Amino acid sequence: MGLFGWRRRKREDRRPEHQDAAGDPVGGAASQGRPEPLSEAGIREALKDVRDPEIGRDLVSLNMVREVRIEGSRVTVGVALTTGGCPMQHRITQDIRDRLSEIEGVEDVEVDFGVMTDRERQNLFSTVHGGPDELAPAFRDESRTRVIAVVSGKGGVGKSTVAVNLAAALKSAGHSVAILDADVYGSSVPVMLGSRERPNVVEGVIFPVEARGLKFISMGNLVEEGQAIIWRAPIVNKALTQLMRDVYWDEPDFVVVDMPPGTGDVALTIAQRIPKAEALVVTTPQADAARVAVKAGRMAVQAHLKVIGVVENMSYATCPDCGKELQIFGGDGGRAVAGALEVDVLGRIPILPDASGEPGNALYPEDSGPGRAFAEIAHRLAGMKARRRLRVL
Ligand SMILES: Nc1ncnc2c1ncn2[C@@H]1O[C@H](COP(=O)(O)OP(=O)(O)OP(=O)(O)O)[C@@H](O)[C@H]1O
Repeated sequence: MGLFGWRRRKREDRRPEHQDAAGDPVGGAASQGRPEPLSEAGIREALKDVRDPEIGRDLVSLNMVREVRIEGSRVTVGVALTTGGCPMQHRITQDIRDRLSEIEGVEDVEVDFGVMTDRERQNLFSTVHGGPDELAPAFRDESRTRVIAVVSGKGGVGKSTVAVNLAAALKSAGHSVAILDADVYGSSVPVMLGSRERPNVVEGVIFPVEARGLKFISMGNLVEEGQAIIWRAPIVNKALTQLMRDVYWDEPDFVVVDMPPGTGDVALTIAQRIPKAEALVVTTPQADAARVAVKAGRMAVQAHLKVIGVVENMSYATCPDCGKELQIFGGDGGRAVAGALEVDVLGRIPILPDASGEPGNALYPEDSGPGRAFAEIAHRLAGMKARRRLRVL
């Protein structure tokens, strides 16, 4: 019996029906301009285009493709999953079907699932994730991933709104992105993206949840809904350290971190653990918000993070009749903060309530005022040189 319960057929039996014993097409199909016969090597090559949705790498290099069987125009692929109840089975099946049906001669695709042994699973995760005491690969200095910590002084200025919309804009611009919601006490990313799904945890590795095309992890996905988090600082730091170490992000182009407001412990923990992180400061136009945003920016500098710019949120509303900017909140907070921190204002986001118009979706449409502003910020940010620096001890 094969790994997945089917009888392993002899090599000759696995030949496509239209091949002879030498493997040549029966009747000289190739010489008559007919399609090349299907081959196991060809199918495996095509399967290199199919990725495990959680790990983000192809099924072949992860050693998940265990059998390829060809019977005429019918192809059966045996896939070893990391866990029996893997929630990604449906998507993997669909992706395999979509890819293989592009091959001439394939009419029917079957996917048989099996499960890796404990040893295979451990090997897989130590290969993709590194040792247990390390930071997740994306956060290490040598990784190409840029970590953008979105900070604000005051709560309620739209820091989380900026974090998720910036991530979405970076994704639309073709970058791979993930979000770490480090706002432990007031996590709002799951609400903004409309998913409190529990993450899949395998061998101690936590796989981010995906919603609206964005991968993210948040305390909101790890604790019961409505449960208030009343943790003392050491516990919070422990939880955060776990999120920085045990979540499997792969190595996306960007990880956007939604930081808690203010200048507290969490920000210091992130700064110490991920010295390559770059801080993006969010403020509103009002003077009091700007004053504390400067404090948050200075704290980031003190913690040796590089401040890359300022986003002024809720800058203005657009008059529906004349299209002019209405300075509802007055002030010039963005420019004041940027001046104090000696960086640029990377963008000004207009006021537009009801981001998408649907509950559980705080992403602004790309053709809205905020959507365009976020696209511009993403463009400017992606054009900046990635930070490479040594850890300050
Ligand atoms: N540009 C905008 N136009 C209109 N409403 C906005 C805008 N930006 C944010 N909001 C709204 O303001 C409120 C606060 O936003 P958000 O939760 O992003 O702020 P925050 O700074 O992350 O808050 P907290 O400190 O609670 O984490 C939300 O209801 C959000 O929908």
